[in-house]
Amino acid sequence: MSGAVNSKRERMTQTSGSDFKGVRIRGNGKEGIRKYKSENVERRWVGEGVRAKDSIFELESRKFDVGQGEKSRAVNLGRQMKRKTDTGLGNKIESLSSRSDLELVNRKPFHLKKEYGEKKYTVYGVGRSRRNRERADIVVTSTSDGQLKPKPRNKDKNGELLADKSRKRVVNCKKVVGEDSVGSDDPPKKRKRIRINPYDISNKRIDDDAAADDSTKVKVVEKKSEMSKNAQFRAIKPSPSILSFVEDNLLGRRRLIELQRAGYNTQLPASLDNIPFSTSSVREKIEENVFRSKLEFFASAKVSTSFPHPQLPEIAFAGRSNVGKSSLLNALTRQWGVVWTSDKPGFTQSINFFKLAEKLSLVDLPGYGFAYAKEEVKDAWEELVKEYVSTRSSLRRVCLLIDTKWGMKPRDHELIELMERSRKPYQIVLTKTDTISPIDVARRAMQIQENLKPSKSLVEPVMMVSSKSGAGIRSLRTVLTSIARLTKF
Ligand SMILES: Nc1nc2c(ncn2[C@@H]2O[C@H](COP(=O)(O)OP(=O)(O)OP(=O)(O)O)[C@@H](O)[C@H]2O)c(=O)[nH]1
Ligand SMILES: [Mg+2]
Repeated sequence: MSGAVNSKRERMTQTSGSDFKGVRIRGNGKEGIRKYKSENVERRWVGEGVRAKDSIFELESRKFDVGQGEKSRAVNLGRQMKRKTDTGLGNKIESLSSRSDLELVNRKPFHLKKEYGEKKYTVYGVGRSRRNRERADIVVTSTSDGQLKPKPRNKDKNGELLADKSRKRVVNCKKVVGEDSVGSDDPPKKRKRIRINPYDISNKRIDDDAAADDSTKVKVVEKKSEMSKNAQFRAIKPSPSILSFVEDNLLGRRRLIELQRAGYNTQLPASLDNIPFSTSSVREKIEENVFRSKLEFFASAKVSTSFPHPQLPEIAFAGRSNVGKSSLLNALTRQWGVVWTSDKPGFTQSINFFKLAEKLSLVDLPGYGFAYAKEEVKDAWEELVKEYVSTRSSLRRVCLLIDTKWGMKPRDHELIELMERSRKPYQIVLTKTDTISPIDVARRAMQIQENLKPSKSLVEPVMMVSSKSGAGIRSLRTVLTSIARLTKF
């Protein structure tokens, strides 16, 4: 009907529906008719490079011989998508579906499953589509009355056409045959799909807003706000004091070679927490005594009634789940493994009390926010933390840990409000600084410093650490040691 269509492999000729003697197919796809001179038949073909997934092809009457070569014919059927699909004995193809455009990769990809009762032949194979390989299954179901009973999957029970998923893909393909040459009822719509890069402002079309439905609008708005947040973050100019702190402590993601050049032994855990080229005696002189004491677990509480009697000044480590609270306790004391850690959020599920000699108590709190636990359990942890923070008399400081990469979240602000109300001194500690660039670490610290209004309870400055690399740990240790020294019991 409409002229010839050239593909890489074959020349396909479209013929009118009435003339066509072969299998008639209606569906989406880069389709055409192949002429086979040797057999003097025309075969419908769905071209390569088109995913015919979810497409349903209705077949008009087509007889085929069952008997010898049945299997190979079925294989052939799968391989060529809709070539010789027939066998005989009154069998008719009821439906044929495929999950891919089947450029077969295996030599013997098909198995014919024959269910005698139903006279159903199922052909399985491995096809290769442009995007991925997937199973192709082609079902040839025989009908006894010889009448074609197409059951298009894209119609619902009432015969209403459902949205055709495959259409999009077909439209997306460059070589779409314009018209349905074999008398299709609904010719494939020609729609040009324009891809818009959301991050490229110049790519925005004027009519985008008008065309977009509500849901897309919401998405666009979300993306915009996300973008603007990012842009806002990039625009932050850290103060010189923050920048020099970041540089002096080698905070942020660093290359090993850089650390080695600076004299650190990168073989050691938390290598930046070791003084370059130091001997243990030098280290002992520099380091704060209290954190060299043995870290001992002495109590755990799941309810407020099990809190131990307050004896030592306490420093609590609070923050969202997985922010690195437990790891920080280990890093501060350099006693790896005393406090258990896990990469699974919600690992610490009770308030754990540790003491450093008889000088200081470090308290590992359960996290809040996302965790692998039931909602009611998480709520209970949060209540417990709030109760501890607001009522504990021996609590001298709460280190509020914030993941440097993600910044502060609403739950963090909730806890801050609580600490403000209960007049508990708290200090912000940025964790996992090794995961982002030094400049972003500085920006995050600046952002938090600007956003938090100075108050009586907030202890400045914002600390920055990495339990993994050891960066900033020494500074935090020094800050916290003063609590032990100043506290009188
Ligand atoms: N890259 C990096 N990973 C860290 C750092 N600190 C902790 N982690 C990892 O983060 C994960 C969580 O650490 P935890 O110390 O268990 O975190 P938590 O805040 O105690 O978590 P919950 O007990 O679930 O509330 C672990 O896989 C740690 O190895 C850090 O400074 N840098
Ligand atoms: Mg923990």
